[in-house]
Amino acid sequence: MAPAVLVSGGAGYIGSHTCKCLAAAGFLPVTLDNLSTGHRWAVKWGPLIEADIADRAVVMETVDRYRIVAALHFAAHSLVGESMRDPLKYYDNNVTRALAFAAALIDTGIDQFVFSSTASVYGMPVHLPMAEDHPTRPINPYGATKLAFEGALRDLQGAYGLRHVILRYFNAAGADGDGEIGEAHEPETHLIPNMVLAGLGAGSVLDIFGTDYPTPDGTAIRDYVHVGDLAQAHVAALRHLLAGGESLTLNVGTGKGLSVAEILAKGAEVLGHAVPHRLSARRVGDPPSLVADASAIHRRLGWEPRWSDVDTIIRTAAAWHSSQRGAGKAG
Ligand SMILES: NC(=O)c1ccc[n+]([C@@H]2O[C@H](COP(=O)([O-])OP(=O)(O)OC[C@H]3O[C@@H](n4cnc5c(N)ncnc54)[C@H](O)[C@@H]3O)[C@@H](O)[C@H]2O)c1
Ligand SMILES: O=c1ccn([C@@H]2O[C@H](COP(=O)(O)OP(=O)(O)O[C@H]3O[C@H](CO)[C@H](O)[C@H](O)[C@H]3O)[C@@H](O)[C@H]2O)c(=O)[nH]1
Repeated sequence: MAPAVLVSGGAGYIGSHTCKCLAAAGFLPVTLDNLSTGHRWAVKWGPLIEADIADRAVVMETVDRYRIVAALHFAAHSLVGESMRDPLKYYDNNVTRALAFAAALIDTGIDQFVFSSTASVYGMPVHLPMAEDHPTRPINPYGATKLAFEGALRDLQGAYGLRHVILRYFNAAGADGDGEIGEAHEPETHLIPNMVLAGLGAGSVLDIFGTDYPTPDGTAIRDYVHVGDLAQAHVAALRHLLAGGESLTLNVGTGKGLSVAEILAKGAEVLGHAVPHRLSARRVGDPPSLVADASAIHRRLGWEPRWSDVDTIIRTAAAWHSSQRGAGKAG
């Protein structure tokens, strides 16, 4: 029987791609999701338990029913701008509820846990690229809540032996290469899907948030990693824990930064025509540049990005959004 793993947030963008990858690797992904931003249609590779992560009885019963061996925790709120406007929503879900989830798991005897953290824990770059020992001084509540939970995990390991891998993703983008799932946030706030939607005529004109950053072309720089590569990083992290490996904190990125203007130019190339856009003010809470030093994940887990070149990212995102036009899912 395939070993079962509990995937909180498995109906979301990164969680659903990881479920596909987990199933291909011989695991049964059991999704726990309240569908606040996720989708029932995205849960295709295992059962969906529709509940909140803070529902202790459901967590305990699910672990027992499926003989769960480890948990992957994606469920969170994750928009920088929204976190500036409504920090309580972020502390409640990303810290309070996440702790209730971890407490229930610990009580069932689960001692292996993979956590979706973020490059937002670093804050303003002191130097680039950023390795895991870069100072962590988040400049928005989203990053602060993720850093708080990272700290809690280290304490939970010390007291209750909860071994964990903290994956600090840089910018997830792209879609499943087979077109089975993709990014479908409502509203969509991320650059690549917004650019693709604007290019397909299915969204509004793309806003370029900030043209006065201290970067070569004045627009903000990010490290975009394909969601399929991120999914593979989770399988590698899970295998590391199941083999008895120690707790780790690892960046997941490519080490290559691209500016918003560069993404826009690539988008025009891949789509075959210019993308309608307008220059806008900076978005509150956005740092100028985030680029990973991803050497540790290569060293510790043997992980290498395979699909994270910008062409593949934009091409798979565009294929997904084109397929959804009129299908009533994304767009
Ligand atoms: N998208 C990125 O670029 C990015 C970058 C770094 C880190 N992350 C982190 O990765 C994780 C997944 O991000 P995503 O882009 O797939 O987001 P998403 O919104 O698509 O997925 C989150 C999922 O969690 C579920 N959820 C949220 N709160 C819940 C709760 N209390 N109980 C049960 N289910 C709940 C939602 O319904 C959704 O299905 C998040 O933890 C996010 O902070 C994302
Ligand atoms: O329509 C848009 C959307 C975004 N941007 C710009 O593009 C860059 C990337 O923005 P995204 O919204 O795509 O991603 P963020 O960098 O804000 O955040 C993402 O990556 C972070 C880690 O780097 C976090 O973890 C977070 O969860 C995740 O949403 C930013 O400079 C943003 O200002 C635009 O110019 N126009």
